Formats: sequence, C-alpha cells, structure tokens
Amino acid sequence: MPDTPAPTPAPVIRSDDPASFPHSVLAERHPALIRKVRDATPYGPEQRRALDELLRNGTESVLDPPADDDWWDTWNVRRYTGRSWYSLPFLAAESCFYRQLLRAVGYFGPGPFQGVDPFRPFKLAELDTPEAAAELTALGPLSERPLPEQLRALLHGSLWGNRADLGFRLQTTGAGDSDTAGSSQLVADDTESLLSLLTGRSLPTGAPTAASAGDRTLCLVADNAGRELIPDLLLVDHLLTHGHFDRAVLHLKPYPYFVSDATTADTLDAVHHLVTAKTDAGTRLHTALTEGRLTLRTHPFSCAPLPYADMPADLRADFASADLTVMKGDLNYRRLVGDRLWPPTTPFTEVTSYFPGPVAALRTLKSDVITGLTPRTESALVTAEGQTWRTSGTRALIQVKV
Ligand SMILES: O=P(O)(O)OC[C@H]1O[C@](O)(CO)[C@@H](O)[C@@H]1O
Repeated sequence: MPDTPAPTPAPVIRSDDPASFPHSVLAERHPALIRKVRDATPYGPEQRRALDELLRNGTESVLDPPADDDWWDTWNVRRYTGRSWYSLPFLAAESCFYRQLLRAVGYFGPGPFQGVDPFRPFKLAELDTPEAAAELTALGPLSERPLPEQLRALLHGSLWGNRADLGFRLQTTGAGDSDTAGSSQLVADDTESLLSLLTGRSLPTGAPTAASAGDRTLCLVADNAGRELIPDLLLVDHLLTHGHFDRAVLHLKPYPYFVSDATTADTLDAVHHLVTAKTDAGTRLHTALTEGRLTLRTHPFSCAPLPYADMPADLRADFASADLTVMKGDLNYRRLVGDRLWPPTTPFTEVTSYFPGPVAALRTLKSDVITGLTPRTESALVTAEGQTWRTSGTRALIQVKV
C-alpha cells in the first residue's frame, strides 16, 4: 500500500490545442514517420497501400480500430472509436498510432512481413556511426578510473543516452568530470540517492535502503534501442560485475513501438555489437544472459496506452520483488507519473507513491509532463526559456522514490 496519499489528479495531456507540442506530434511527426518507414523498406503494394491509407486518413480523420485486433479490447481503447485522434489522451493517441502503423506494414501477419520491424533500419544505422564507435573507445580510459567514478559516469551515460541527438557522454568528458557538463542541465538531481540505492549503501539521509545485503535484483525498464541501450547495458554490466546486484531483469517491448523502443532483437543486436567490438562488457553480458543473471521480460503492458498506476498484478509483483526499478526515458516517465499537466512542483514521490518499491527515473525532457521541481528551478527555467525546456530534449532529470 502507498504510504503517501496520491495528489489530486491534474488534467490529462491531450493534443487538441493546435499550438501544443502533442498536436505537432500527431499532425507533423506521425506523417513524417510513415513516409520514412515507407522509404526505408521495399514493402509490396499491399503494405504501401495500407501506409498510404494511414497517411491519408490517419490522424486527420476519426479513430477506426480494426475489428480483428484484440489489443483494442485488452486495453479498453475501442471505446475511442469514431472520435478525433486529437481528442484522445495523448498517450493513447500515440499508442494507437503505432499499433495502426505496425498493422499497415503487416507486422502482426500472417504474411511475409510478419515480425519484420519497420524501424530496424534506423536502429541498426545508429549503432554504425563514428559517434557510437567513439563511445566504445572511451570505455578503455574509463575502466582505469576508481570504481565509484566509473559508476557515476555510467549512470550519467545511461541518462544522456536518452537524449536522441547526443548519445552518452563518456567520449566528450573525462571520466572524472563525466557528470559536470550534464549536471547543469539537470532540472532535478537525485544522483546521490540513486547511487546509494544502486550500491546498497545507506541513503544520504541516513535511512537504510530497502535492499539488504545479498541476493539483490535490479529491474531496468529500457527505452530506446541503439545508442541508448548500449549505455544501459554497460551500466547493468557494471552493477552485476561489481556485485551491486546478483540479478538484473531488463524490461523490453514485446514488439516495435514509439519508433526506436528496444525489443529482444534489438537487445541481442546491442550485445552482439559489444561482443564484435571486443569489449569485456560484451562478453560478460553474453555470459550473464546465458547464465540467467540477466533476464529479458517483454510484458504486453509495456505497449499498453496506460500509465503504470494501471499495471496488471503480475507486473506489479515483478517490480515489487526488485530491490530497485530504473525507468528509462520520456515515455516511461509519462507512464510512471501519469501523462498529466501536473503543477511542476508536485512532488515526484507523491505521484509515484503507488509504485511497489524503490523506483528511479532517468529521463531527458521531451514532452510536457514534469514533476518534482523546486519553485526556484521552475521559475528560473520559465524566465530563461518560457516552456521550451519541457520538450527540447536538452534538459534531463534523475528522480528517486524509495
Ligand atoms: O524515447 P523517449 O525518451 O521515451 O521519448 C519518446 C517521446 O517522443 C514522443 O513520442 C514525441 O515525439 C513523446 O511523446 C515521447 O514521450
């Protein structure tokens, strides 16, 4: 049971204001994405017709769920039938869009494109960039630094890996100051509490962590594949290798979602990439998977258009049994705190009080939702930038609920 009462819910974020960020996602990003998908894979006439149809009638018309797909019933989204996409909760509208896109390309089959990830060309290209190579080169010098420094750098690498256009920061900063460049961009920074939870030490407040010595499990709820998943895996490897956790469970999407969200195939690609690059971490991660110290979970709720407050009992039990759950990325943050226009100073610990165990959010800010700011931070951000800091992806946060 939560020990802190949940705050009065704020309005759910929708896309109906043409001047809003969510509106631009539906009206501009989604059509652009359909075109990119169409160009990236030589789909046949049937899939191209379906993509064109989605482009024509997609978000500009009303929601028309297919009769033969029970995803719409499972998550109770068929109730939106006949409504404008813009009138739906933003989270639901985006989730429904990705379901429709996968259907259009024949992902759910039957047929030759069953199981073919329409986003795979983009995900693979990301691993094959000079920036990605430089990040791995930076691992050598990092491994010579004291372990606490390594952990701090890997944690912030995982955080900034969520920034779409940046990748992680190991190559741009010395290991010793790896967090300095990014810390000025952190709008909330619970790094010290999180390091305590990760290492099983007492919290800075003096309170013992929920985890006791021995037999510790970490859940990491992954976000994007490619250059975000690599630093996530490096962090997991460090935590397992140095005995901070005995097991790690990596939560992945059961199928492609929100363009680059990581699936099992993407994870295997990432581990393969690390092995091929002859990193020790790659070999260790490969072994950890085969020995079951690193396990993969693909719960259907991971692609549900719902906040984590509505998670099913079996997923709740998974998180409850972990000593710490780390939620990566913007979408997971929206689902963790609820995709609502909270007053920015609403305490993070209050909106996550329902969560069954210690949870940390690592996120760059790419959508309107925010909690846990101090009044001073909020007013400094607004004075400097108006509201653009919410969605520009240049700011980040680390927040913890014990
Ligand atoms: O990959 P992330 O960090 O979850 O970010 C995805 C974000 O992108 C958006 O889809 C907007 O383009 C947001 O709605 C979403 O929260």
